[in-house]
Amino acid sequence: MRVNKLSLINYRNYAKAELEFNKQVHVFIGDNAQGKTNVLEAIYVLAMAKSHRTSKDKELINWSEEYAGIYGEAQTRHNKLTLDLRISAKGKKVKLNGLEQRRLSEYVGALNVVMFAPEDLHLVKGSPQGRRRFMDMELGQISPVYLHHSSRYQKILVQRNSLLRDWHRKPAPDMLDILTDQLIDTAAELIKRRAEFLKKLQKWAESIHYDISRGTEQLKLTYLSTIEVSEDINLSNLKERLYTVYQQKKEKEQMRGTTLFGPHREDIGFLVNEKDVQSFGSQGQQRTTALALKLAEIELIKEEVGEYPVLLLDDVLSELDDYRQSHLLETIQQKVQTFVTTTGLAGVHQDALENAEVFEVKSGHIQKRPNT
Ligand SMILES: Nc1ncnc2c1ncn2[C@@H]1O[C@H](COP(=O)(O)OP(=O)(O)OP(=O)(O)O)[C@@H](O)[C@H]1O
Repeated sequence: MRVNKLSLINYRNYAKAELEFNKQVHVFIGDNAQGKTNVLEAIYVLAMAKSHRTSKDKELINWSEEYAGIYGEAQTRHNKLTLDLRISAKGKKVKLNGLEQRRLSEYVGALNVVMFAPEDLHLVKGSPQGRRRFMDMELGQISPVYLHHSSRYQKILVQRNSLLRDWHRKPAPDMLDILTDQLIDTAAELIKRRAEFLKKLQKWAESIHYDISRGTEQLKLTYLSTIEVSEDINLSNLKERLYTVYQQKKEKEQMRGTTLFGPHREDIGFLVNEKDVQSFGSQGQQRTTALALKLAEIELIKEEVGEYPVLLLDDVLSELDDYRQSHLLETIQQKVQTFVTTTGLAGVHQDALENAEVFEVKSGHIQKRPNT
């Protein structure tokens, strides 16, 4: 997959930008706060209809304007795609090949991207919320069904939480039973898909981590669920187990006034050589794990959709040592269209720049560097 053209209107600090991409690697270079991440974010938003760094779409609109637009032309192995996204105070509108899509689940997934940003280096040690977001975003782009269940789960959760919040004043046991049943149905779908996703990701991540650690470390990913998720993941077993949990913990939830169990509280566990990396891993091991996860994600998307996604590397190259950079570059060589941001070329592996197109970014203006 590749992005051939990108146009921005009123996007963050860009009044207008029109870019064409002709190479495999594109480097955006500039000082801090000039708009480098904003371009990568725009490509991410174009693909995912969501930013990787804010949940408030309004922030993407230039401060002095009423709306923002991102337009892109992409090429998959079968088709040419046009993607068009507009954000205003009224919300978001998306068009795929000129046709407006009423559901985001029909839009997301047409263009696949993987973003690797500095905050991903904290994926292992950071909050469980970050790891749930990682699963949700990645699964969302390879499975429209997951996206559907995920938004349904959120809606039911909001209703259930509001019921529990008012429990002392206004208990409603029948309504709670109805919402619990609905929650269980979608929760089981999410748990099943997340556990399967991690199993597949594990296959890639384990061998990549093994290579990066020069054969000394074995990485294992586990889905830390509210309930036991056995080897063969069966939907009706999951529902039964969830039912038991909600029955047993009913009073606790009523007392606390919120939903205490379910996919919104679950997590990923990382073991290296059987030891928990979150608690015992060195910073280097956590970096290797984060890199292995991202590279595994690229391979998993290839396996699921049949071609490599577009890779967005936001200021991470200089965060990785030479050996880890080489590993990353080996993976992307010739096969993954890559967009990189950096404040300077020092610390960036020479191989990354070979055959790369370099763009200079200054105060919301982008200029292609001649002879690249
Ligand atoms: N909605 C917005 N409207 C106008 N300008 C914005 C908006 N949001 C962010 N900016 C501006 O965008 C700039 C930040 O851009 P960006 O995050 O892309 O920086 P960067 O070039 O990647 O820098 P760094 O190397 O520090 O990460 C800042 O000057 C900020 O004021």
